[in-house]
This record gives sequence, structure tokens and C-alpha cells, in this order.
Amino acid sequence: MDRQKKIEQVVVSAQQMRDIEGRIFAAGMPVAALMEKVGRLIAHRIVETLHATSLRGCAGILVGPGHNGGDALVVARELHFQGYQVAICAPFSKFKELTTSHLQYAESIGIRRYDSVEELLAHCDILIDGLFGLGLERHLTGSVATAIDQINQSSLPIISIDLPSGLHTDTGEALGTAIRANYTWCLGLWKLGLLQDRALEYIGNAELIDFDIPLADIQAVLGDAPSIGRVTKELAIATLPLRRPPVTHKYKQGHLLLICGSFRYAGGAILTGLGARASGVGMLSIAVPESLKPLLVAQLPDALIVGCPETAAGAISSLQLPENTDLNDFDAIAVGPGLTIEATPTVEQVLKCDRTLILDADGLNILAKLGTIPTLTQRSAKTILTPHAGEFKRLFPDAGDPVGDRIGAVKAAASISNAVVLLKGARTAIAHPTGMVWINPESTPALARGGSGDVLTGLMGGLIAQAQAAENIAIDSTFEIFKQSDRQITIDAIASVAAWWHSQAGIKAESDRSVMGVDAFTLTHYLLPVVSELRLVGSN
Ligand SMILES: NC(=O)C1=CN([C@@H]2O[C@H](COP(=O)(O)OP(=O)(O)OC[C@H]3O[C@@H](n4cnc5c(N)ncnc54)[C@H](O)[C@@H]3O)[C@@H](O)[C@H]2O)[C@@H](O)CC1
Ligand SMILES: Nc1ncnc2c1ncn2[C@@H]1O[C@H](COP(=O)(O)OP(=O)(O)O)[C@@H](O)[C@H]1O
Ligand SMILES: [K+]
Repeated sequence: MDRQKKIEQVVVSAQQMRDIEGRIFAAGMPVAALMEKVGRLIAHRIVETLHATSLRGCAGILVGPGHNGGDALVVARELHFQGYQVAICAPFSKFKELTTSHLQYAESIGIRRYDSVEELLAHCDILIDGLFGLGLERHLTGSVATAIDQINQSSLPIISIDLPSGLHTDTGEALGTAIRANYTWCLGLWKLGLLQDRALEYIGNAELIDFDIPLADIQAVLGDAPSIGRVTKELAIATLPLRRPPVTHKYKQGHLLLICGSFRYAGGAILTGLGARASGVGMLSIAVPESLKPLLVAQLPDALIVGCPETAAGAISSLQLPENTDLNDFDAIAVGPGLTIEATPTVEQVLKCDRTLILDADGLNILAKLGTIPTLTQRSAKTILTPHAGEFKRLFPDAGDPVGDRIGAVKAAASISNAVVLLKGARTAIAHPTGMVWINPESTPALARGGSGDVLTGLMGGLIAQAQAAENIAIDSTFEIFKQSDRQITIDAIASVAAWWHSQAGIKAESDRSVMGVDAFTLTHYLLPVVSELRLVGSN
């Protein structure tokens, strides 16, 4: 994997970024030279963006007291010398030394400086936000907070340098208030806060500006196995399509059991089945209430549909597998979509078995009701839990806020349960009990529709069953970015690839059919085209 692809997988906290920069400075790179380099790269990207878009006119540069402001002043100077109209506003009384020098020089070459943000807004057409980056330490109040609110009320396009000013670098929280950017150009390495759901409304289009941080410095600070990774296309290409030997048979290609559906939620069983089918799994068995069997057979003629005894309301009352079959015959079992809480005895039974288990939807609600999270830690087989924020709160009331610092919360949940926990959302986060967290960095709100989670459960179940059958799952070590082995993959990485694939199918469906056109059934038809395109990329 080349350098650019590697660094796109890395995610850092503010402290880790400072430590990495500290090593670069200690090795001899002057701080001023790095600021110059970074500022020039940003200026170059601005010029490209101006050419590629209809953004025109005077660039208003917002200058803060620290080095984020220094970067912005290098940008102002470069744009000025390239003939662009530029003005600055630096509404602070004290600046760091380098920033002070750049400010002086900018004024000396005749760049117009406005005292107030109102004046800047009145004279400019596009804004470059260099108020604060990763050095923001406390809540914004007073005149700075008022200025940011005024900026947000203007309809001018905004490019934020490193982070939208006001966002906490790690938690993505707006500290009092924050710039709502159209573009955020993150410097050097992805900052954790930009991958938190609550930051998304501030970020706009995010991209990374690489400034040649040596991989050795990243590795020295993060260690061989970084604890947070972005799920990029490269991880998907290393995994998909799953390899299949020329001589094989269906049971060698994974046998997945889905336990899902009820009279009330029949569609959930179909969607889970269609998700699993797209995974290419060798054998698919689907246990549903007896009365749903004809419906499932009609929709999934390739699957083995197991009709189970049902309650008066049409939920599975007990699991009745075909003769000579028991739960140990399956490589993986996914349980939950559409079951209703009446299927509690079945979930209890499955929890006791020694197979890789994926619990979703009512599987999770039943788990929460039973209070059995502590017993999960005693399972010898792997467990994967796939809650959305509501299910997460019920399951893990003490793990932290799944709509606040989601990364912290999902990490705590994985540690409490000894399970891989996949916290769904705009930026789905997947944590392994050993502490590794993966974040799916690209998705679409078009997926926020009933049933799309069911598709994910089936898809993931099918991938895991295949990897399990091929004995291709690494034993509980974390996936290493710097020493990537493509022979074995960890269970959390497979879950991450499933989340990535699901989102990419959503993005593809949205681009063909608009944000309104991505119902869960349609989504299932977009899954395989994503892999076909990967194959083409992979063979280039
Ligand atoms: N050192 C370098 O050469 C590099 C600097 N970089 C840039 O430098 C930034 C980090 O620079 P800094 O560490 O100077 O931090 P910032 O520029 O983010 O801001 C820190 C300054 O703001 C003040 N401040 C913090 N919270 C405040 C508040 N609530 N109200 C008012 N003032 C507040 C601090 O006292 C400090 O002076 C990065 O985000 C990035 O833009 C990067 O480009 C990488 C290289
Ligand atoms: N705003 C969003 N942006 C991107 N993806 C989203 C968004 N909201 C939900 N999703 C995705 O849609 C799916 C919804 O799953 P879930 O909440 O279980 O719904 P259901 O139970 O109806 O299937 C998850 O994969 C989730 O990550
Ligand atoms: K900024």
C-alpha cells in the first residue's frame, strides 16, 4: 500500500498530533518552515478549488491567535502574490510570535486588514477560517463567539483550515459555537473529532491535505497497531471479493443461520436474507415463524427456510432446526431483525451456543431485557452486537453517550461486553474488545430508513460465516495498518468492511436515484455492483 493510502487510514487525537509534530520539530524541521509548507499547500488547493467551482471574488481570511492563524496568513500572502483579491480580519489582541510576524508582513505588503468581522463580511465573497485549529482549549464566549455566529449567518462559502473553528479536536463537540464550513481541509492526519456524528453539520466536504509527515513518526507515536482507523477502500479491496478456491463446495463456503422475522415484521426477514445472499455465502438457512415460510421461499428460493413453532401473535416461540442439525453446524448465526420481544427463549438458547453470533435489533432488545451483557464475557465464541444509538443506550447505560463522544462510548461498550460492538450512525464506529476502533468515514443519510440495518446484518453475517469457514479470521489481534497482512483478517475488520460496503451501496443508489430513492429493498440490488467496481480498481 502506498503512503497516501496508509495515512488515509490513520486517525489521531490532538495530543497524538502534537506528539507527532513534536518529533518532526525535534528532528530539525523548523516550525516556521512547516507552517510555510502547509500554508502553501492550502493556498494551492484554494486556487484549484476556485478554478473548479464558481467561487470567485475577494477571499476574506479569518486569523486566530495561534498557528492556525499563522497558516491562514501564509495563505493570504500567497493568494495576494498570485493576484487574488484578499483581505484579513484578526480580531484578537495577542498572537503567537510566528503569527505576529506573518500578520505584520501581510499588512506591510498592502493586504487590507479589517478591524471587525462585520466589515470583512461586507467586503468578501468567500471566507478562509484560520481562527482555531487543534489548540482550542476552552469554550468560546464573548466577542469571538459573536463573530462566529455572524459568520455563520452570512451566506458566504467557508473553507476551514484543519478543523472548523470551535470544534473540539477529539470529541467533535462545538465548544460554545463553531464555524459551519462548506469545506474542511484537515492537515496532515485525520483528527478524531471530524469522524464524530455531531461534528458533521459543521464540516461540509472534508479532505486531507498531506504534508509529508514521515510514517516513522506516526508509527513511533501510535505504535504498530493504531487504536483508531478509518475504513477506507483499501481495507475493502484487501477483503472483497472474498477469495474462493477452485475446488470447494457449498458447506466450505460458510453456512449462515439467520433467525429473524415475525408476523408483525415479515419484511425484516426478507431484507436480512437478501443482504446475506449478496455476501456470496455458501449456504443460507433462515429460521422464521412457520406461517412466514411460503413468503420467504418465494423471495429467497436459494435459501433453506426453516419454519419454527410460533406464538399466538406470530413470533418464533422455539427454534426447531431440521432433523440431524444443531446450532454447532453453522459457521455463524445472526439473530434479531423483526423477531419481537416474544422470541426471548430462542435468543436465550442461541446465546448459550458456542458459535460466532451476531445480535441485532430485537436480539439486542432481548439482551437488554435479560440483563445478560455480563454473560457475554463468558462466551468462548465471538459475539458481534450491532446497535443504533437507542439500542446502545438500553444495552450499555454506563458506557457513555452514543450521540456524544461515540468513539469513546463504543470502545467502552466493547470492553464491557467482550464483544465487537458496531454502533450504527452517520459515521458507524466498530470497536474490538482489545481497544481498536474503526470508523466508516463515508455514508449517506439516504440510508436512514426502516430496514436498511436488516440488510447490514445479513450482509455481515454472510461475510463472517465465509471467513469463519475458511479459517481466515485472525485470533483476536488488532488489524495492523503498518504491517498489513492480507491472508488473515480480524472479525472487527470484517464487520467494518460490511459497514463500508453497505454505505457504498447507499451512496451508489443515491447517485442513481436521489436521496429519496434508497429504500432497503432497492439497497440490496446495489450491493454487488459495489464489489464489481472494486474488482476493476483492484486489477488496475
Ligand atoms: N506548528 C506548525 O507549524 C504547524 C501548525 N499547524 C497549524 O497549527 C494549528 C495549531 O496551532 P496552535 O497550537 O497555535 O493552536 P490554534 O491556532 O488552534 O489556537 C491556539 C491559540 O488560541 C488560543 N485559544 C485557545 N482557546 C481559546 C479560546 N476559547 N478563546 C480564545 N483564544 C483561545 C490559545 O491561547 C492559543 O494562542 C493547527 O490546527 C494547524 O492549523 C499545522 O499546520 C501543522 C504544522
Ligand atoms: N444519517 C445517516 N447517514 C448515514 N447512514 C445512516 C444514517 N442514519 C442511519 N444510517 C445507517 O442506516 C442503517 C440503519 O439501521 P437501523 O437503525 O438498524 O435501522 P432498521 O432497524 O430500520 O434496519 C445503519 O447502517 C446506519 O448506520
Ligand atoms: K480553523
